[in-house]
Amino acid sequence: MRVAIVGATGAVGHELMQVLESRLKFDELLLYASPRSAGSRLTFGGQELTVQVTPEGPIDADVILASAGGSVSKALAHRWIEGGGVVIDNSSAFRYDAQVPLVVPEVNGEAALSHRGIIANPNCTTAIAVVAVAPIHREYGVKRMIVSTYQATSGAGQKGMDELLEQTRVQLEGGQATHEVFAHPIPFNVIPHIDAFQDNGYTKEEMKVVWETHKIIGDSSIRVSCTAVRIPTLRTHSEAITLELERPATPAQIRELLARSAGVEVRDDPAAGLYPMPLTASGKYDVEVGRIRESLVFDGGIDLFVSGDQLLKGAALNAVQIAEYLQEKGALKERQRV
Ligand SMILES: NC(=O)C1=CN([C@@H]2O[C@H](COP(=O)(O)OP(=O)(O)OC[C@H]3O[C@@H](n4cnc5c(N)ncnc54)[C@H](OP(=O)(O)O)[C@@H]3O)[C@@H](O)[C@H]2O)C=CC1
Ligand SMILES: N[C@@H](CC(=O)OP(=O)(O)O)C(=O)O
Repeated sequence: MRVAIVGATGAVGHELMQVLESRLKFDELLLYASPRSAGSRLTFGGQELTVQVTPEGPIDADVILASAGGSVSKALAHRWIEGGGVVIDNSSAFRYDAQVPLVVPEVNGEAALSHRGIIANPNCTTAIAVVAVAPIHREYGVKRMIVSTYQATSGAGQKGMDELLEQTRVQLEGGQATHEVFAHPIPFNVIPHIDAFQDNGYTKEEMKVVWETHKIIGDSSIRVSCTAVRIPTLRTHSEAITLELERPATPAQIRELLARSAGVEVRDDPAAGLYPMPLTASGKYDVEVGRIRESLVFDGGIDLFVSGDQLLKGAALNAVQIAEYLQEKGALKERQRV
């Protein structure tokens, strides 16, 4: 099996290489990025591989993991799969296309089997939330879901992390922090503005949580509201989530349910200082869930806090898990080499 990464030099591309190395069984890896990275060398499995310019035609790979942004995927993904491969796309280009499955394997893996060459990987904030919320929905029925996020700068890619580090240095040396990637200076600040504002006053990032939760869980009757906030950390998104349930649940029942749910690590012993944090969740495959408690607003409802590495579960890991799922189910097509 051949695997290709488009966007190999980016923040998600870097993580894709790490995850591939630790998980998927395959024979050969092709790396692509923009013309400015062509010829650069990246190490994979102890070998140096050369980054090539992203093709505008078929890619000779069974699985094409795309993380070069929505405009690149939109323009080229259909061409890449002319070689018979499947694109697993990290961008938002195809997520709302009814013909394209939007997949978190722990929640709706089987949806991947109905693909027509393109499978969408969800928004990172949504992927992390649904790993914890979907099992609760299956058992107790989620009626309403209120989410407040604490999103790391790497959500805006490598340049987001660079801006945090550089502008923090500027500010600590007595200068005035500036901003290009974020709407305001990010050091020592929090910014309730991720992606563009929509007509309803929510941002696009917030609306993605609504749209994508509905599509992945397969239930658009869940009322979802999100406030998405950028914070000055490097990686891992955290979310405070309040759930109103159809059938009341106790915190103990939720703790027990999540302890046996795939992709979740229950980290919930506040007295011992144990709860989800970017510090402990970064680099982890599982989403940490804790601060599980009875809601003071919704009778029988639940409050919880999650931290999930968005470069992993929100992007690279989830994409590789989809590829693994297709491989396990024998759902990768026999392909002519192009
Ligand atoms: N960061 C995150 O937390 C998440 C990101 N995503 C999505 O993944 C995608 C990539 O994000 P991220 O890795 O953070 O971004 P980065 O900016 O860190 O990396 C972008 C990558 O795309 C490549 N690229 C840019 N323009 C082109 C082009 N015209 N042709 C070919 N390759 C190109 C870059 O190559 P070069 O180095 O040569 O410029 C680089 O490899 C985006 O769609 C993003 O929305 C999804 C979930 C989470
Ligand atoms: N928007 C997210 C990261 C991201 O790239 O999301 P999406 O794949 O939905 O564009 C963030 O900034 O934290």
